[in-house]
Amino acid sequence: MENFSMLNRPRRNRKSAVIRNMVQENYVQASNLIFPLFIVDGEKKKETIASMPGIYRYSIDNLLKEVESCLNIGLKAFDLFPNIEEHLKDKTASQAYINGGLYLRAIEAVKKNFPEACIVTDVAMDPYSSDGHDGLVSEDGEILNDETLEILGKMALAQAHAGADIIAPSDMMDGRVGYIRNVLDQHGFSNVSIMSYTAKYASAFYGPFREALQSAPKAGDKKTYQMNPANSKEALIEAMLDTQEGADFLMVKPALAYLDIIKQLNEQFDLPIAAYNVSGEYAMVKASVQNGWLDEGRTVGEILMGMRRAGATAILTYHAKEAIQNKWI
Ligand SMILES: NCC(=O)CCC(=O)O
Ligand SMILES: [Mg+2]
Repeated sequence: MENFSMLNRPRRNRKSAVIRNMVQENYVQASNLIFPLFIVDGEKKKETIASMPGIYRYSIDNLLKEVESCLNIGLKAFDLFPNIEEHLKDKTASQAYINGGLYLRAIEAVKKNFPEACIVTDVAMDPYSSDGHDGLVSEDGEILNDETLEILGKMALAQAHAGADIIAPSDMMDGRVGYIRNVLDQHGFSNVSIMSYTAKYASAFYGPFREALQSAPKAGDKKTYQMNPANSKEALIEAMLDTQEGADFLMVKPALAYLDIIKQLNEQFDLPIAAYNVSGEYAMVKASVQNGWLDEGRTVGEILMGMRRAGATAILTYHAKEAIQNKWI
């Protein structure tokens, strides 16, 4: 071995913590994270969700306490989702935009008490729809695109009035980003941002979320509007359209099985990319941790880092609060 010389020894850059830190390329910071929060009507409620240990449905009074405790640890962006009582659901999702609706009251309460909080709001019909679909369902079961846009526009406008900072259409109807942008601009909300669910796949990983909101489709599936997990070219078309229609962020959802999509969109488009680390991804980690099979902190840190490395700027994740609290990032 005496005359053996190896020019390249990558291990030299791993030999001490100082050097490892010096060459570290990516970081996950609290400022990258958006924390989804579930809301339920009533008072003093903090309901557990069986498939999402550590995540709750809050009544507005408790929601405010939760937001405050997040703000105190530097978690400042929230995505709100409502659990609507079954008897209030209808074909046109009217609870989404009528005066005094649960969701609008929640947005107003958070913004009034914590103007510094950044509120992302969800635009899609499913939590309020008696059909459990993101769009309007025709008599023969078709999800109607253009008729839905009008409802989405009303939802977005009501949310902007209530104080939303970022409107996030999650419905996958064609043309909705441009439609919503136009409605917002016409009503003086040109500063309200749009985070488009650009590439939202028809995924099994949304199961626990549908339990949280009790919003599963009553009939059929979402394959005529959400994307086929086998495809990546469609994601590029969606991203091009959303960019042209005025989106401020392009989101990929789910995240873990779609890191290649995050990477492609980040390389080919100049808008910031958001990744949605969805409920099923959260549930997988929690179940393993409960069985003692995975180290939660290291696992969560590595998952979030993978999304950052792939190119996500913002990460919507149910792990957000615990990750900051426990210094997993
Ligand atoms: N529009 C938001 C979602 O569908 C979230 C899905 C999840 O967390 O599984
Ligand atoms: Mg689209």
